[in-house]
Amino acid sequence: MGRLIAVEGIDGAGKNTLVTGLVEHWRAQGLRVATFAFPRYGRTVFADVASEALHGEHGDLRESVYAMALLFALDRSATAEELRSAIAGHDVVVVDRYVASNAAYSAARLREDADGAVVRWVHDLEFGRFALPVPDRHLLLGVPAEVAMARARSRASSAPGRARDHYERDDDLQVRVDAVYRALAASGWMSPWAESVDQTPADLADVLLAPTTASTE
Ligand SMILES: Nc1ncnc2c1ncn2[C@@H]1O[C@H](COP(=O)(O)OP(=O)(O)OP(=O)(O)O)[C@@H](O)[C@H]1O
Ligand SMILES: Cc1cn([C@H]2C[C@H](O)[C@@H](COP(=O)(O)O)O2)c(=O)[nH]c1=O
Repeated sequence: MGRLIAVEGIDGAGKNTLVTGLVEHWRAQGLRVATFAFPRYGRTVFADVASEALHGEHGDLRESVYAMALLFALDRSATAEELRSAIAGHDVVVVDRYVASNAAYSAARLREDADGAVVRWVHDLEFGRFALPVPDRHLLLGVPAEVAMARARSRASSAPGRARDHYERDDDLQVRVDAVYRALAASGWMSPWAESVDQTPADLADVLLAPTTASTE
């Protein structure tokens, strides 16, 4: 049974870059590693509709915090069997964004705290009703919000087709999401959280696989 590790952080924080490095590092050590990135664009209709809404389609869909969160949750629910089977067949499964993304963005959009109603709703929906696997560890990429936002802006200007979406263009939202993430990490939401600002994959690889005493809330 492998370990499930969720990498979290605001837009442009460097999650994808770090996950790529971690996977390379662990594979070089001979570990069996699987990786998933949520939303699963091009793989589930829920992810694609959410992306389209964040780029201006589907009327006022994106205005509803709960509707957007439900799409992201359904994207994961549609992937649950694949995820469970990956955990059973690998030493490590790394997810680039997971349920905590829904908790952090939804709470920030509603200006709620990490212990507010929408975080409880996300928890009950995704870990309760949808029975998604609970991560053994979370890693928060805690680079300063201004740094992450500058990276997202620069990526958008250099990569055609990677225009910033509605959330990425909202600097105030990004700062609030960052604050909710830090509160989720401080409370050990669902499992122990590690925080990284500028550690390399090699620095983090052992920390993330160290034994933990998981909590459930
Ligand atoms: N440590 C770093 N130093 C400088 N630039 C970085 C670093 N890590 C990532 N970047 C750059 O910042 C941009 C965002 O990185 P990345 O795509 O990994 O972030 P992300 O957190 O996965 O973003 P998103 O959630 O918005 O998809 C990319 O252009 C990437 O090359
Ligand atoms: C998985 C997930 C994502 N979000 C938000 C976070 C981002 O701003 C967008 C799109 O994700 P990407 O990493 O930039 O491609 O959606 C969310 O609110 N809830 C989620 O579960």
